[in-house]
Amino acid sequence: MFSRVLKPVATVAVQNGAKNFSTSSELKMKVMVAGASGGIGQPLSLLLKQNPLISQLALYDIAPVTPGVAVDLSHMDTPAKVLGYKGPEELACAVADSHVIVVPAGVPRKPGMTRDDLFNVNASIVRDLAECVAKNAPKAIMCIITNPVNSMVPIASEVLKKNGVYDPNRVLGVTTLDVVRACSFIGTINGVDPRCVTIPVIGGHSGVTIIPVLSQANPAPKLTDQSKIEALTKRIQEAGTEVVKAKAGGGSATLSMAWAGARIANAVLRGLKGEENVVECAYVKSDLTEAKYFANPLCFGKNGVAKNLGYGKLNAYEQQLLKAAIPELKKNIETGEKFVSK
Ligand SMILES: NC(=O)c1ccc[n+]([C@@H]2O[C@H](COP(=O)([O-])OP(=O)(O)OC[C@H]3O[C@@H](n4cnc5c(N)ncnc54)[C@H](O)[C@@H]3O)[C@@H](O)[C@H]2O)c1
Ligand SMILES: O=C(O)C[C@H](O)C(=O)O
Repeated sequence: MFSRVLKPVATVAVQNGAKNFSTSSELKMKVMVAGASGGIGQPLSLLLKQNPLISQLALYDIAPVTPGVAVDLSHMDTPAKVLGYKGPEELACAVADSHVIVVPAGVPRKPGMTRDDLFNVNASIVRDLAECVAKNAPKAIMCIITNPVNSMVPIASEVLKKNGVYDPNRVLGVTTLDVVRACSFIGTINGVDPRCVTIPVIGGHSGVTIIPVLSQANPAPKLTDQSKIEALTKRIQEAGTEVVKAKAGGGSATLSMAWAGARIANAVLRGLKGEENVVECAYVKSDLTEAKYFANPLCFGKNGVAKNLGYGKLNAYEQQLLKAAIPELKKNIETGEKFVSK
């Protein structure tokens, strides 16, 4: 059910309404990475440069090394054309005509910090990027990696709303790493290739808001008792902190996040291209629960999210997890919305 990175390219042409989109039989897609010189940005760009669906890769960052990162990647013998853009004066050109904008711009955690501790620095970064997207690529699909994701998606959404260009099907919070981790851990437990594992991870992207729906995992994890299910759930919820601790002050997950970012970008691109039944989890505007934004499986299409697939049946333990997640999600969402309205 879940899509994988670098699945064969569909050849259906699409016209999705943004200016300067190709009308030829082969849609040429531009992907922009905001924060391209960072710990996530560089390996993510390396993976995207290998994606045959991408004809142009725009690398944007405030870091001086950015033009160099672009030159370096441009020497790879794959078709995507790579261009580097450095600093706010070049942001509009980087953004213009993008089909997909992936955002890992912002500061990561250090040991002892929560994702919410990043809010003060990262909120204005995401707000300013969304402002530029609203003006220069209003039809682009934004995939927001920057933490805290639960609050950053409402910020970008409110900015797009203020500019009169908000489409809830085009703003995603990237929760793919939670799915990737769940598949990896279940693969190890069951002694199977993790690429064969599917599982929805729903809710949001921090602590108790991360809800791996283990009862819907395929194959089911080979765990004998409830305490082991609960321990696996905790491990998935706290996997980001596991990496932050292991890196001991050197940042948070970057390589696995780049892998996960390339996977969600590929799903979005395949949908834009006209491929059907492309499913991934992401955090989007939602009316499934009391929280205004919620992550669960989505089907991607020519205009971003084509269908919200809901979260199916939860067992009693998972319902308890959902109950604990909702107040935290609501609080995170309100924090994001207030930041834009003040
Ligand atoms: N959603 C997830 O699952 C997930 C996973 C891992 C990390 N993250 C988050 O991703 C973010 C980036 O993490 P990282 O490890 O790559 O950090 P990093 O510090 O290595 O890289 C961040 C990059 O953003 C750039 N940047 C800062 N301000 C910018 C701006 N205004 N415009 C453009 N670029 C800007 C920096 O110059 C830097 O190159 C963090 O907020 C982190 O918490 C999210
Ligand atoms: O844990 C973090 O701060 C980074 C990211 O959200 C993760 O889950 O790895």
